[in-house]
Amino acid sequence: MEMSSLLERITDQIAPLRGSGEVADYIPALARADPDRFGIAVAEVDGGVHGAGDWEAPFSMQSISKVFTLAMVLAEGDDTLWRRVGREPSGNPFNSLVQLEHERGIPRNPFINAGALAVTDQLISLTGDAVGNLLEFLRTESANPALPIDDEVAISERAHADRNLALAHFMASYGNMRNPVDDVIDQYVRQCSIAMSCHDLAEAGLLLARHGVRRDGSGYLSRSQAKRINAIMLTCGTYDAAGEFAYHVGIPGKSGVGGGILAIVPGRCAVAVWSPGLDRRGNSVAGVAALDHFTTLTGWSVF
Ligand SMILES: NC(=O)CC[C@H](N)C(=O)O
Repeated sequence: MEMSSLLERITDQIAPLRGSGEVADYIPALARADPDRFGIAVAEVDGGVHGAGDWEAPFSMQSISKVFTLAMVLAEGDDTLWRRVGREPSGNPFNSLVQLEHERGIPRNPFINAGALAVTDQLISLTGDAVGNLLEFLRTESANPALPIDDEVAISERAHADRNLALAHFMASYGNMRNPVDDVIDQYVRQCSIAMSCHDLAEAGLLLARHGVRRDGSGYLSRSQAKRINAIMLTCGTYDAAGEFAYHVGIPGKSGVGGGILAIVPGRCAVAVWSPGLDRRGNSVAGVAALDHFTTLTGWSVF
């Protein structure tokens, strides 16, 4: 089946799920998203790009940004990150505090909030303007020089950041924070507020489908680094639902509470889906279902 028809078919298949789940409301600016919306885009390593539904509509990338900040730290050749962040699935909600005390301020992995805060902290130390560099990187890789930071979302999240402030201060109390907590939170909420469409995300995600090679053909990550990021996406990218996601979808994926999910078929393509209604683990209901259909219909999987 042609890719475009396949995506249209998936859009029809998930239609009954539009509007299911709950839109994230702990960040007030996200609560206004329309839960009926759905988009899907596929960017293939040979250059083909296809989409269906609202695939050109921008939304808040939220935790999908964690994939790219991790890539940027590793691309700097800085493996010291792994002294302060683990690589195991957490089995806990993305913003949980409890595990952090048991494990003495070392977050389980870079894709839960605590781990991502440590990554952002490290990126600030390495590059100064972490979010500025991230935005430039995403603009280049998505070939969309107009990608914006949605200031309304950033301000809204900053004003309701008590949980993330608590995580960052807690890590600081264990000596696992190098920059002032307020600076790290400022950068973190801005990175989460970058607005991208499924089209933009699939294009940017090609970095991982191409084993670390950038849009212009230059090497960014080694093959092994790209493999490792994909591995962490598979095991930790959908939080305490990562097992279910691997079981049903079978490819690496990273979700965000804006309702987006970026998934990678290494060597083939990057797939981005978006629908704002979330399940109780914070993953898009229609988005997960669409990826399940996608890997079923294509037969593509890492297994
Ligand atoms: N899972 C997410 O997308 C969480 C990101 C959100 N900005 C937060 O820190 O709570």
